[in-house]
Amino acid sequence: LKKEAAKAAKAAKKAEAKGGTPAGPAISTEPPSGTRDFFPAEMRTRNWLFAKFRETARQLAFVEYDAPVLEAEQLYVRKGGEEITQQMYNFTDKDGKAVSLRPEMTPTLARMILSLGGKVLLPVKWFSIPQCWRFETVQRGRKREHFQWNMDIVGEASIAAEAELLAGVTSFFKSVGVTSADVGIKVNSRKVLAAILKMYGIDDDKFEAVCVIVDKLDKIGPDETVQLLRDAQVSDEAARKIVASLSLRSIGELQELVGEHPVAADAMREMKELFALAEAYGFGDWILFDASVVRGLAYYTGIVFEGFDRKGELRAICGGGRYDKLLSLYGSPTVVPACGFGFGDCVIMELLQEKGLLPHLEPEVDFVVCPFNAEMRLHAVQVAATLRAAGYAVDVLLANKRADKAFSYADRVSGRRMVFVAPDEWDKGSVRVKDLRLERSEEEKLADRGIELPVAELV
Ligand SMILES: CC(=O)Nc1cnc2ccccc2c1
Repeated sequence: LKKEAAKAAKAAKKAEAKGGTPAGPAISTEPPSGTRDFFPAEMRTRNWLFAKFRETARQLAFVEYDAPVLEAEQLYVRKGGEEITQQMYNFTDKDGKAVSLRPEMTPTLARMILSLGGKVLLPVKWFSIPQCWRFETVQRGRKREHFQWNMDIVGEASIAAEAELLAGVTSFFKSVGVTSADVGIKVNSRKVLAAILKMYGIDDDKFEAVCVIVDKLDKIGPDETVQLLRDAQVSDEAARKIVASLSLRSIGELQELVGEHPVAADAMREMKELFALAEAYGFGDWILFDASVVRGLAYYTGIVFEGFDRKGELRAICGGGRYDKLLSLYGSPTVVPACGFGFGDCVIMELLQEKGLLPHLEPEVDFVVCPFNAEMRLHAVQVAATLRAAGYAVDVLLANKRADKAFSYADRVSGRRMVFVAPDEWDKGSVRVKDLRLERSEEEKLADRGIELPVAELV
């Protein structure tokens, strides 16, 4: 009993310290594990980043779509064994429905296109910036949500579509001051893997599992990768050939390894065309062939790519590729070619921070209106309404404050000009305006009487 009492006393003391009542602790003020609050300063930065995403999408004539964060779980059930489908933030809702917070946006896009049936004119170029979720174990300490800019082209089978996507990625980077010296984009084609599997008589239905396995290469090394391929019923010789193909450094070497195979030849031709288009777009110095890039999503069928920081300190910045079979998987009566990329909001922020490319963003308040006293509030709000109707951002002091307190408030909200509404000036139809952006000392600010203006001249 004594022990229990001591424990309860300790908990009550701890709760007291946290401002809770002895009865129990105050609510936790932290967001759920693995998730983020966006306070105003962080929200300004996020809005700045998303505005850059939207500006790039606009320039490439993409249109924005959105959908519920909640989807039927079955939308993500794939046999490829990908991490993303094994970490679903899924649950059974009160109707007994198996649902999940979306771990990615591409399946939702496919569902929406399918819902339009034959009514949608292809190709479509759609983008969205959805919050995506995963139920990550707390031990791994990774985040459970992020916002991921998605750009997809549905209905175009040629490499022109992938070139447009890469144009989008590179023009976004340029728009935030990232150069091709900071970041590169590795490009590969899964058709090479498909050719090797065919060369060794490995059944197509192993393709997705093989892709998910070889995507682990740089984490688990070649031997472990060969072993995993063997476990997936791939012959030892084929497994070694697959792993060897991932370390090729040029399209020429690829030619030697698998060149004569028609599927591989197709892959080579496409990649050469992609590199020629890249030069024509002016982003040739951003992309490089890298046979080890496979990406972890099972549904990619052709070109795959990923943006990386050339210093090699960060995780992949963005990634994408062609997924020509996904709409068929969801029941499309015809094959609908598609390709797209995802661009998370976290790694890019680390990169921009490190490169000193994040802008310093302040709230924008054009006027802070300060009533001289309670009686003047009626006139002060009239002035504020006039200025707001003219499109200005106006903050009216909610409590009557002395001038020096009003100034410190105006500083805090980054006001540009202070408008004092006082009896003497008001009797003459005027107010007193002070510019707060002039570089002056505190006492100069206080001494400065500002200028007297008729209200009509303010707007
Ligand atoms: C770097 C990072 O935070 N990645 C991240 C964070 N949250 C996710 C949530 C769902 C799917 C992928 C995710 C990926």
